[in-house]
Amino acid sequence: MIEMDVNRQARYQALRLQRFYLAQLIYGISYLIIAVTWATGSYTGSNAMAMSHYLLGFGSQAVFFVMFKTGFNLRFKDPSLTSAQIIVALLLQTYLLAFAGPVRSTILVAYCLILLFGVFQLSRIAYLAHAAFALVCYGSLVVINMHFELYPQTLSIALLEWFVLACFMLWLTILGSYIRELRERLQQRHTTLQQHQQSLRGMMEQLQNLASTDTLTGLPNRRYFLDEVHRRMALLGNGQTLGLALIDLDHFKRINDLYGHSAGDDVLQSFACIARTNLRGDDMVARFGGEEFVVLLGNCDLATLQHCVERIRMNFANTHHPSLPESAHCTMSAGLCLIHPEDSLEVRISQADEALYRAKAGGRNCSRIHEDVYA
Ligand SMILES: Nc1nc2c(ncn2[C@@H]2O[C@H](COP(=O)(O)OP(=O)(O)OP(=O)(O)O)[C@@H](O)[C@H]2O)c(=O)[nH]1
Repeated sequence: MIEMDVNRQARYQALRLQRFYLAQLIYGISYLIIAVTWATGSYTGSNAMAMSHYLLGFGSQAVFFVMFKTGFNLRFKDPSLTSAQIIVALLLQTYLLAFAGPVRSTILVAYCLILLFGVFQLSRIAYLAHAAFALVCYGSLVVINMHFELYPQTLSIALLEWFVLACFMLWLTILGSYIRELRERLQQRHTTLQQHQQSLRGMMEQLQNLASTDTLTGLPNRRYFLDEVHRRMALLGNGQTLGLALIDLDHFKRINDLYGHSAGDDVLQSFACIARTNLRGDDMVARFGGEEFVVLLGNCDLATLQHCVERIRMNFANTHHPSLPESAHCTMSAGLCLIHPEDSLEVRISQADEALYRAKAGGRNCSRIHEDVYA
């Protein structure tokens, strides 16, 4: 959870830096404009003033850069520092306009470019406040110019420019609201989609569980068991073997006939429980079908397999089943064999079945080993 938060934070921080670099493009353009206006003699300030634009630009942006790089920006309510970046840019833009000479009206559009950066981050009210601040900046510049007669411009032209700028700002505000609404809607859809995905994942898990589990005993079913054996066979090293035991409850039909189907179900559940508790964590017991079960032991020899199956057999034979009378005893028979990495599983299962048949024929309540070259 904490790691996820750290990752998300790093991603957001990278995005903030990207947006900062994008803003530097506008600064680059303005540096170029200053150089061109200065070189063509349109710049109305002194050389020192022309230099001061660069110093202020680089200085202010260096501060923002260090804040992002050191994570100092995270201490603020809005870590993207959008408002601060826009205000600094608006002030620098106004300062540039003061000396831009005849190209001033063309550079006015930069106010709108600067405000564009707030479209995603600022609320509608904050956005309006920043647009108003831009208009106040430019209005103040016009008033100062008029008062000190620094720039040859009639009041009507100045007011017209201010009005056009205000119209653009208004349009930007409307566009900003629209984009923000779209973004919020998209975010909402994204959240809903994630919730759907999560519940789908949960349902898939449930379905997979249902498809691989026997509902009566809660044990893995035949299909899951076969998949699992194949998977484990593929992982077997040279000379390693898996232990396989095919188990069948003795005279189970009789239990059903004598005590009812539900008593038979209880016995099946009871066997499942006994088998499970007598196996180690990575061993496996599955319901193979009907009253037939199968046990799989990871990397074991015949002695271990036999020992384990005998333990289950004895426990089962000594268990009293509450749904059966005191005198009734249930037993099981088992056929055992080993599985080698290169074996055919079908062949091994039929060999275990053959051994099971011998156990039944030999009087039941016992286990027999399939004897072949391996075993
Ligand atoms: N109660 C219950 N009985 C089941 C279930 N699945 C299979 N059976 C019964 O298990 C019995 C199996 O009988 P048989 O195949 O004749 O074998 P058996 O009576 O155990 O005799 P042996 O295997 O020769 O010892 C049948 O009567 C099936 O109806 C189940 O889920 N619940």
